[in-house]
Amino acid sequence: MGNTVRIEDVPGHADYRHLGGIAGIGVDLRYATPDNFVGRDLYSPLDCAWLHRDAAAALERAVAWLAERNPGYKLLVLDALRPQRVQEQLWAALQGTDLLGYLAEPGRGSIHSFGMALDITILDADGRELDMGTGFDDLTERSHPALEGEMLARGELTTAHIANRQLLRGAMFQAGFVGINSEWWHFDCGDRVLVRQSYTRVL
Ligand SMILES: C[C@@H](N)C(=O)N[C@H](C)C(=O)O
Ligand SMILES: [Zn+2]
Repeated sequence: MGNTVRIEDVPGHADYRHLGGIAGIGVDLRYATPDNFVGRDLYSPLDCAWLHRDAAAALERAVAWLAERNPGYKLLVLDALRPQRVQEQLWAALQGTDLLGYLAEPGRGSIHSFGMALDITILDADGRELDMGTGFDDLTERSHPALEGEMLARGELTTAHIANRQLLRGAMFQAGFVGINSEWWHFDCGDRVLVRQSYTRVL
């Protein structure tokens, strides 16, 4: 599996930064609550509010970009460092469904498990999530960035939904993140092949 570190050993490790030390973001880790597709808190008692320092620096660039364009708007982190053991639980929860395509197969590894991916959205000046056309982890075609044109034509998304997603992508892409075709909320920091080859997986 390459280099590994246990999540219990992440605090105090020089390669990781706590989300609490990143100014200008909101944090609502949905897998640390029952508000996720498994329906229970998968993180407690672990503190999973961490990122690899490279992803943390990129997130700070996204924060600065958004603050300049839309003062009052704020990035809300929905998931960050997801230990391998939790990725395995998510994978198990979707067995027997046709939804496994929405998850990284645990053997290959989720980029979240390297602290190098974020699930993220935007809050408006009143602290409300911008309407992206679906919620987080809506595992349907309406969440697919690659199908936005088609969804718009079918009346499944509006131009306002797409504009909100484009704002999120604008902030994240210029900071060095890369999106995926099926989830508007998910961004990998840099090249995912390189991450799997050269970063440490958090167990
Ligand atoms: C399940 C979803 N929130 C997610 O993060 N999916 C990506 C592809 C992953 O499992 O790494
Ligand atoms: Zn994700």
